[in-house]
Amino acid sequence: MRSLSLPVALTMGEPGGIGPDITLASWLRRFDETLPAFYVIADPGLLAARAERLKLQVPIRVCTADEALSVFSNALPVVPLDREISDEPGELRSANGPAVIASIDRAVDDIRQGKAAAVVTNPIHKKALYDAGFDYPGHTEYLGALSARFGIASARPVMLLAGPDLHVVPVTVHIPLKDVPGTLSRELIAETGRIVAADLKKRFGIEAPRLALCGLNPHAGEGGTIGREDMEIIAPAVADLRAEGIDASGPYSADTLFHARARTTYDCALAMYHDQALIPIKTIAFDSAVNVTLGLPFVRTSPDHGTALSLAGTGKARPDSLEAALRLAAALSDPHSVD
Ligand SMILES: NC(=O)c1ccc[n+]([C@@H]2O[C@H](COP(=O)([O-])OP(=O)(O)OC[C@H]3O[C@@H](n4cnc5c(N)ncnc54)[C@H](O)[C@@H]3O)[C@@H](O)[C@H]2O)c1
Ligand SMILES: N[C@H](C(=O)O)[C@H](O)COP(=O)(O)O
Repeated sequence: MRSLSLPVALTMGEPGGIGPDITLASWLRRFDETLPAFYVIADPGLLAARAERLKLQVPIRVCTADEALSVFSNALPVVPLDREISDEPGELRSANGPAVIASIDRAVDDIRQGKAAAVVTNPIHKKALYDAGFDYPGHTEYLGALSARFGIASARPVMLLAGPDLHVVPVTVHIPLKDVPGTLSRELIAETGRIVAADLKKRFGIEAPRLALCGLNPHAGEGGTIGREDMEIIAPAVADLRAEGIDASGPYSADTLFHARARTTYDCALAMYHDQALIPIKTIAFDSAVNVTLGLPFVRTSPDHGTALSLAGTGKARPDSLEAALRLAAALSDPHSVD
């Protein structure tokens, strides 16, 4: 992956979470040639304090994004935020909210300015950001809004969870379960399918992506006797996608779409709500799955986990998913290397 001519920009994430921990651990694995060089946009003091608490020998080097490649092999490149962080591992401090957001903004601007190959985001704590006035459901929607800086305001971001044996997309995401039926529409499902098909082809090199759509109701509605959304919303969306030449099928009973043999029949499953997608992927690939935002004018990945506050500063947080996110960001930025 060292073939990348630019470093990956890694955001700070929630300072009280495990983002600093897994960032330090990933840098310590820097001689693994499959990992791209990266820099983290954060408060240098936060990283230094976490390294000391974890007793990790990680030299911290404050530098610019342009210097990151030359620094990476000897020290963790940190592009400093112009805001101090006060942190205690495991503690949420809403005063840190603006700095968490500023790190994301800076990473996107570095992409826009051609200083970074891709953005990888450390986990944020959504409620902490909501309490600090962040009015987006999460990174995915916020990055879509930031895409306007690229002059592509129409970017409609889609959340893909990519694991070694499963790609899955939740059509609806961070909304209460009770609101899912009313949010689902033929148009939303078809639009999501179009974006997924286009990016699986463009970014993942899958020439004719096969999309399998989950039903919403048990047994995909049992012919309309256990709910009507499957027949009246999802099936028409499948028909629309097929009419446009996209290899979509379903709606299928979701409870038999994720076992090993079923997973060989499609390239990406479209689930109707968050946990219908994330339970299977995090069950079979928690340490290797990656959150990829499709539909953006740049590459963004993230570990598939959150802030794991109880693990921050304990040495128990695993960096595997962050490292998988770094590798995939590099691979998607260098399309010739996507396997
Ligand atoms: N991409 C993101 O920024 C992202 C992703 C998921 C959750 N979150 C946020 O994180 C916060 C906590 O969410 P949650 O508790 O649902 O999920 P979580 O992933 O933080 O924790 C779930 C469980 O997995 C464990 N875990 C998580 N990451 C681990 C790692 N790297 N190594 C070892 N164990 C790990 C945790 O200890 C916990 O037991 C919420 O605010 C949520 O919104 C953010
Ligand atoms: N739903 C994702 C997960 O559970 O991993 C995560 O919250 C993604 O949210 P972002 O839009 O902040 O990446």
